[in-house]
Amino acid sequence: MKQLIVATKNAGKAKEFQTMFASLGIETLSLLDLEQAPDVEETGITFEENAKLKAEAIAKAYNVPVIADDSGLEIEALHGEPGVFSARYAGMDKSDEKNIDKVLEKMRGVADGHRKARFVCALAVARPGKETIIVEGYCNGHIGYERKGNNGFGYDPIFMINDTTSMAELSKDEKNAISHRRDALNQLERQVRALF
Ligand SMILES: O=c1nc[nH]c2c1ncn2[C@H]1C[C@H](O)[C@@H](COP(=O)(O)OP(=O)(O)OP(=O)(O)O)O1
Ligand SMILES: [Mg+2]
Repeated sequence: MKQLIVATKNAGKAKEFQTMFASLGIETLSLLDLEQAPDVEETGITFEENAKLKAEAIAKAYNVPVIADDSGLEIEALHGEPGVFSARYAGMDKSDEKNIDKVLEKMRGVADGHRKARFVCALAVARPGKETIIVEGYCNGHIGYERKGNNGFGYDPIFMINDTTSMAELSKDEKNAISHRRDALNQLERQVRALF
């Protein structure tokens, strides 16, 4: 069985990777499946730096190839916020609910047409003794005025992919077909296959 460790403690991400990699015939394990996986501090100032930090730390700890995802939301009217701080936007306790409340509050009064946003996903593949590969993927949309939909995770309920539909209203397969994570993974497919 082909197996790959995904260096994430986010259950939403882990599930999406599990599904996307299954179609490549690869089984994924996340850090939620591994006992005592180290916490890696995200000290980088870009998504790419943080993805690299996470992938390399876990590849070193287990001495196997590892893929890591650092992702987030960039809002044009907020000059790219929350950006690399997406997970800790409303504080270090990491609450999707509080993060969404903070975005909605900051976007209050911002008019239609000025609410453009994108999801960004940096993926890093670290291999013991080799150079780390890094790519970045995107998904464009805009910020809604209230929550919509119950699927997905993170900022999905306020991320509108068109005028009527939020990311959280898509099925798993629909999201995985258009997401920033898909865009990034598409760029890596050849290198990921070459791992096995
Ligand atoms: O598809 C997505 N749909 C909605 N929200 C999303 C998505 N992708 C990332 N996001 C948000 C969630 C979190 O607020 C931040 C990621 O932060 P990020 O540090 O990469 O992940 P994390 O700390 O949750 O888990 P980990 O570092 O263990 O992979 O961006
Ligand atoms: Mg994180």
